[in-house]
Amino acid sequence: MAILAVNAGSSSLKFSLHPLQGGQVQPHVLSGNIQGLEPGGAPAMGWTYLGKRHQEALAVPAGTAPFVAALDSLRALVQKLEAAPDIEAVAHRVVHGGGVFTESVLVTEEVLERLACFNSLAPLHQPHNLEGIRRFQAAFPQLPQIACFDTAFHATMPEVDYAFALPKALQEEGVRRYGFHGLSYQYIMGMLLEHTLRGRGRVVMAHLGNGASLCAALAGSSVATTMGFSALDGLMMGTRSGSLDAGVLLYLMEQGWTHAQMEKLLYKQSGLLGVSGISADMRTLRASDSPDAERAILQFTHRVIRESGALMACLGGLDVLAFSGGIGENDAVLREQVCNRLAWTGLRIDEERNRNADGKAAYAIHAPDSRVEIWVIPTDEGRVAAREAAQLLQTLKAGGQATPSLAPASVA
Ligand SMILES: Nc1ncnc2c1ncn2[C@@H]1O[C@H](COP(=O)(O)OP(=O)(O)O)[C@@H](O)[C@H]1O
Ligand SMILES: CC(=O)OP(=O)(O)O
Ligand SMILES: [Mg+2]
Repeated sequence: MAILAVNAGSSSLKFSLHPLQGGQVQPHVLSGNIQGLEPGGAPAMGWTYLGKRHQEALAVPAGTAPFVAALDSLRALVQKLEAAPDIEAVAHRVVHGGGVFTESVLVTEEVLERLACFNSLAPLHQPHNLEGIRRFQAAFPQLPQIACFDTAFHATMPEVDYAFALPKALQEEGVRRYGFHGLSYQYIMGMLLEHTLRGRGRVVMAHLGNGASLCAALAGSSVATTMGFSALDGLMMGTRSGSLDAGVLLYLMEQGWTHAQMEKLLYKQSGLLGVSGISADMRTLRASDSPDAERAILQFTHRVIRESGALMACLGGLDVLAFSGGIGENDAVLREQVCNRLAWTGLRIDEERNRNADGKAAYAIHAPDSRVEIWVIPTDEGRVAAREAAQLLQTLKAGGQATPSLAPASVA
């Protein structure tokens, strides 16, 4: 038996198949990615099954959205794999669980309806996440579909960190910080706890991918994070602005910008892409000799340094700094620049180890005399989702409840 983990994002669909042995989730036997699903993109599907790599262009029939074609191709792929273990459940990464879902749940129609209330809070993610669940429900009606939330890891944040300085009524309506990338942080935290005793101390984790955020953890639990009510807050990202003075939005509204224009600006036209005017992709910017590319990278790096300082202040110091996500795992220059600027904390990077980190396994990159440990941890959101699903299946088999009773809907 196995769990299929699906991460249906805005421009890509990631998937992995994890066999179960004695109820325990094993490393994936199939993993892949369908990229280029954004408007104007060139959809292509790549996957590795039992160690063999496959790549093919994705046929998108006329009148079909690329994302829908991608889900159909994935469904066809898992149905035709030779000697694949039977799928027992599908685990879906769902970005927003609001204040309602603080643990993974078995999806029901009621759950889906409630999750759709958060579509406008994460427009790049949530509608795709839910579409993924609906497609898999239709394709495999006999399989449990399990939703695993990016927000859940941050349910331990204290109110002083999750509350905005707004009137109380708004907070009661659900306007508060939730935080995201929780499946990734759960995985990184698990790896740190396995690899170093310091993992139980004051930890800052940096998930730097297309979306980017930082999380401060104490004794393994989230106490602060840079993302907020939506996945727009905090660090600068590939196409998202990150933190922005709310006065800018008031100004734009006064200038007649519509909601749709502002949403497009903040989610799709800002960040590395907006500042450089060249690309949202860090590799492209690194390869460019344009001063605008350099400016965008400088700004991205600066924001990581600035926000790390804020989280360290919340923690009262630092024992471990961990880098993850496509940029955190692969960009040695960024890691070196961030660490050198944080040297005042007593943190010392080992330049050779930093260059040698290949993003394939957890790897320490601090110098022997560093007062803070520095790790590169390749994240695995799919593995965490699969583990969550396996645990929920066991609860179900033991006659437990897998879906919370839902109070009437409010905003969150
Ligand atoms: N070798 C590399 N050097 C610098 N950046 C990299 C490298 N490999 C990947 N990246 C960057 O990682 C980002 C994508 O991160 P990833 O975690 O895969 O994204 P997603 O949020 O879609 O999961 C892109 O900006 C990409 O350029
Ligand atoms: C929440 C979020 O930003 O996710 P991603 O990094 O997958 O875009
Ligand atoms: Mg990601």
